[in-house]
Amino acid sequence: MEAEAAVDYLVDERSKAQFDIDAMKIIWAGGKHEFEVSDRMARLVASDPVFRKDNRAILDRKELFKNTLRKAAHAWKRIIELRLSEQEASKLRFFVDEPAYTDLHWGMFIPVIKGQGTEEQRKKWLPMAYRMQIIGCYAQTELGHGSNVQGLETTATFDPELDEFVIHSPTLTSSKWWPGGLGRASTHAVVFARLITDGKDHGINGFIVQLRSLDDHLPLPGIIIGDIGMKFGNGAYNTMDNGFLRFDHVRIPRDQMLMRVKQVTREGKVVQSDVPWQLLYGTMVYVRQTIVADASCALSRAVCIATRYSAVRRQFGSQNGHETQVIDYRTQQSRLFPLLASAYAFRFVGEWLKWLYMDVTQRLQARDFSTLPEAHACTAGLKSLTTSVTADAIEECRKLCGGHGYLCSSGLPELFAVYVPACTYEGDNIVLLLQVARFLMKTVSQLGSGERPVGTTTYLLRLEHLLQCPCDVQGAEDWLKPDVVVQLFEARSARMTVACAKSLSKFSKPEDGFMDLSADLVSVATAHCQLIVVSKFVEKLQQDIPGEGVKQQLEALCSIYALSLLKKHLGDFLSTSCITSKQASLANDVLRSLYSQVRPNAIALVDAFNYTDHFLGSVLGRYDGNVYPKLYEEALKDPLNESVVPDGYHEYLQPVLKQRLRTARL
Ligand SMILES: CCCCCCCCCCCCCCCCCCCC(=O)SCCNC(=O)CCNC(=O)[C@H](O)C(C)(C)COP(=O)(O)OP(=O)(O)OC[C@H]1O[C@@H](n2cnc3c(N)ncnc32)[C@H](O)[C@@H]1OP(=O)(O)O
Ligand SMILES: Cc1cc2nc3c(=O)[nH]c(=O)nc-3n(C[C@H](O)[C@H](O)[C@H](O)COP(=O)(O)OP(=O)(O)OC[C@H]3O[C@@H](n4cnc5c(N)ncnc54)[C@H](O)[C@@H]3O)c2cc1C
Repeated sequence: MEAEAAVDYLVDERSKAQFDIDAMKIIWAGGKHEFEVSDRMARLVASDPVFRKDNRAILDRKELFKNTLRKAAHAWKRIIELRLSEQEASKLRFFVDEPAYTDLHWGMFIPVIKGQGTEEQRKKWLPMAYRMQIIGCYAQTELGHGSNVQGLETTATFDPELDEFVIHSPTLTSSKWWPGGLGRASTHAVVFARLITDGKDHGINGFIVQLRSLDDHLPLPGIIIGDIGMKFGNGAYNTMDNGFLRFDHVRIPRDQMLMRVKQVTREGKVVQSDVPWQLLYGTMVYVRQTIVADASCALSRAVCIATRYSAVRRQFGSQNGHETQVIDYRTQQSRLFPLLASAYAFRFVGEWLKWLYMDVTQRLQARDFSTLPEAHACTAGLKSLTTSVTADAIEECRKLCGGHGYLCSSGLPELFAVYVPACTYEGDNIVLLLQVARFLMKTVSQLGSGERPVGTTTYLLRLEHLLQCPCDVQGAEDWLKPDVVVQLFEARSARMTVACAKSLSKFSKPEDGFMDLSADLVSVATAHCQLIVVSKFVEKLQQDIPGEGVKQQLEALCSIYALSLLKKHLGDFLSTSCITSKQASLANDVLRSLYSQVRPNAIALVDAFNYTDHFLGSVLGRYDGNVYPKLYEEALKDPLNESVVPDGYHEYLQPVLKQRLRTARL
């Protein structure tokens, strides 16, 4: 009975949608072709028993890791058998939904050789890597230094006699520590080390180093290597073999130094090429961009679970003879719908960032380096903003699902555990925001010198206007005007930037100012990044959006995204006099009415993500809403329920119970 009622809730919900859901699916996927590929790969993975993942939380580490190796090998086999394109293979990996050494091989090892190798090096190493005849990882971080890349201690000392580099770990803290895929799987690594020639330190560079034998996988002489141990959560990121690595005077040929940025000649002379040295950090820029694109996936997944469950779950009150669906509580809406809006916002900003990255890559090939600083600031800032919001949002979605959200079968604990390191890897989020702040301070300080801000900082050209313009909101409906909202976010960011720049100028040493004001600088960078997300959402809506009602839904979500940020950061907007308290109160009224507008469409808006039940991995987020019987089913699968009387009863429970009996008789 209850099961049928639960199914009915979602059927009814779906019938209320006021837009063309198929058209929305295509917008979400990024095009018809992308939708078709994604849909096909999702089904392929869901129907293949090797890719089952419901047992991850109960496997021990060794079984878990072996299972990941099995899945990765099976994925590779299917990719070859089905002759999948790069796009299809990458979607397949996405739906397999299990961090593995292959992520680092394809996501960092290959890109670092592509980006920092010479033509000759690319020709030598990439074909082997593409065929997976070698498996590589990205070994940068050490026990003692992660954020401070210039502080790395591993040395690569040139030996001109033998035309080789000697790779060495001089201290405990110079051990490589964290690289994914290093612990067990990789045969090779790109190792970042200090380049030393003729006793002189030339800073950091990448070197291709073989770690394990290609015959028996044993570590090569001088290589001490292993896994760094269990990480947060069961299952989760423990499918990945993050590793440690020490070198004891390991020799590699000179041509295994990646030489696009710096070269070492046969005589040991260091030659700096004419590309900016920051290209050494280029692989991180690439991966940060992919992490932004991925944030909307993790966020939408959590939101899909919480939204469907909120429509199924009833608690208190009365609606047509039933208790109230928890999604109808205003508090639930005010927590859930901004997250739904953020998922769409991050999707569009991720698309735009992909374009920006492609643009900067093409320019670099044509030796135009002018947009590199902006690309660095955008990838760093948006990586930070989107991962922090997503990690917090997954936890909020867990709470939105009440007690059942805490069960592993809700899918949310594992999603949180697997996602949360994204706030740290590929650059700690605070460290990255400080990079954005540095870029903004530099941009503002150069305004007077004729240097024109580009791309996302163009608004700073209108600084004079933004510093004093009043907010154009007279009535509530004005809050729905995109140009009013964008200008408001520009004004807030410009005013905070200038205030910080003024405070900085009071310090005789800029580094002291940066230290003292770092918390404010982080707020400035956040305001700037939020402006980027709002404006990219608005720009998306200026494009042709086909499908009945689709544009209206997206407009509502865009307004929810912007106005919920305004509400959250009201202190910023009021203290910079960007808005009045009356305008703030009108914004709050508008938000409430936008929630009412989204409410009947909520289920369809999450259906548009087109996630299979296999991918969601959540009893609470099931497409059919059949939550309660399935919760029982999952509970009964737990190994604790395998026997009626638990293991340990005779040793530990029975004696206690008996003893209590005797005590009671006394
Ligand atoms: C089966 C088959 C399947 C096939 C499909 C598979 C698909 C796979 C896809 C998977 C995707 C990948 C998933 C990966 C998972 C993630 C794993 C995580 C990996 C890592 O964590 S790797 C290690 C990352 N480490 C960091 O991020 C370190 C952070 N620190 C830094 O970046 C720097 O040290 C920092 C903080 C920038 C400071 O550096 P420093 O040199 O001290 O620089 P300054 O602050 O002094 O700045 C100098 C100058 O340079 C500019 N700058 C800094 N960084 C960059 C940059 N990246 N690009 C361009 N410019 C940069 C900076 O702005 C300054 O400029 P000025 O003009 O002001 O001088
Ligand atoms: C799951 C996972 C996978 C990883 N995979 C890889 C990999 O494949 N390859 C690889 O090379 N590395 C990898 N890493 C390492 C990762 O890149 C680093 O951990 C990350 O860059 C953060 O550096 P850290 O650990 O040195 O943090 P720290 O810099 O020590 O951070 C500690 C604290 O100090 C603060 N802090 C640091 N510097 C500043 C500053 N200047 N101003 C203000 N606050 C500051 C930070 O905000 C943070 O709160 C991985 C890490 C994880 C967790």
